[in-house]
Amino acid sequence: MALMVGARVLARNLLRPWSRLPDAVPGRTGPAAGGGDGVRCFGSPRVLVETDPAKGVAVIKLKNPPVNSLSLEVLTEFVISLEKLENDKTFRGVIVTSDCPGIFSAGLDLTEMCGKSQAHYAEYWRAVQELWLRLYLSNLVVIAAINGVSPAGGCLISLTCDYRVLADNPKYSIGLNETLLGIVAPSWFKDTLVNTVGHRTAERALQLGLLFPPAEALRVGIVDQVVPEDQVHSAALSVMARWLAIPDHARQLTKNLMRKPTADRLVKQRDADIQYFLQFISRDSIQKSLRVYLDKLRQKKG
Ligand SMILES: CC/C=C\CC/C=C/CC(=O)SCCNC(=O)CCNC(=O)[C@H](O)C(C)(C)COP(=O)(O)OP(=O)(O)OC[C@H]1O[C@@H](n2cnc3c(N)ncnc32)[C@H](O)[C@@H]1OP(=O)(O)O
Repeated sequence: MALMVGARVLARNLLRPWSRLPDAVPGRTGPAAGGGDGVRCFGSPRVLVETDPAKGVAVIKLKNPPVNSLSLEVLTEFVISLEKLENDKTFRGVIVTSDCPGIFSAGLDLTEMCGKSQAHYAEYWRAVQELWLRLYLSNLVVIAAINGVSPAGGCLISLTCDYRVLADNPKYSIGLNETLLGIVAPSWFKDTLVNTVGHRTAERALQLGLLFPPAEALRVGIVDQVVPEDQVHSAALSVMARWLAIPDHARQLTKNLMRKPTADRLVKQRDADIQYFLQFISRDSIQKSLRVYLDKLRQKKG
């Protein structure tokens, strides 16, 4: 059953033709990608894609309220949208951002990892791997416009990008906080962080589950730029222009040179990584930690 969900999402989206606003995403109009008339949109309800063919740039906006958790559907739709952009030679760059105010992404969807079947966990983990691989090795220039808090899986998405712009708001912390939940960031999450901030900073951040506020995030290099909140998108567009000034083939080969060894480590042992995840997540103690954490989040309001 669980295996069919991804396939259903895939089929529904592959059949969806490129289309123009407001038909594709009812209720959304205007030059959201900053390109005026040329802006075209496609995507799915949870992963909006606004494209500016004249500039060769697209914006992927995550829209899975309330917290942009990365459910199986979001992961699947994200991969499909990315693949469409990769396959269309019009596009050379993509900005990844959020449509949920104040939240870039709350990370992996904890409800997908709690109280579900082994088959579901396996399908979910494969989808997490797939998104990471696609983003990490994308031929496009990928820039994160981080306009909200970005823990764990949200941070991972940012780390796969070529450049990170974070909005300057003390609430918008970013980091791999898995240990705070009583779980462990997998080796490829760890590798992505080490490749960004270096071994010592990564070791300390991972063990303590640190979530860095903007100034600290910039200091340790987990983000590349911190800008006033209303300038995140324009700053990302400026950075994009600089990266797009480099010839694609040279930049892509260099990116591949830097990243492929890390990606290959996962590719070579994808099934083993899934088995490890299954064993880990199915432990009673881990399920209990996740339930306690989810309950705490839910009770916060009450
Ligand atoms: C071998 C490897 C094994 C395992 C590796 C597994 C790796 C996991 C990586 C991850 O990404 S785990 C997820 C880590 N995420 C977090 O720790 C973030 C948790 N969320 C928050 O801290 C807060 O929700 C927020 C700061 C993002 C937003 O705060 P606020 O605006 O106050 O919203 P609420 O806290 O009230 O949340 C609203 C609603 O959303 C639910 N929710 C929050 N986060 C998640 C999540 N990650 N997955 C699923 N659901 C989430 C929360 O429970 C609330 O639900 P209600 O039913 O009460 O509405």
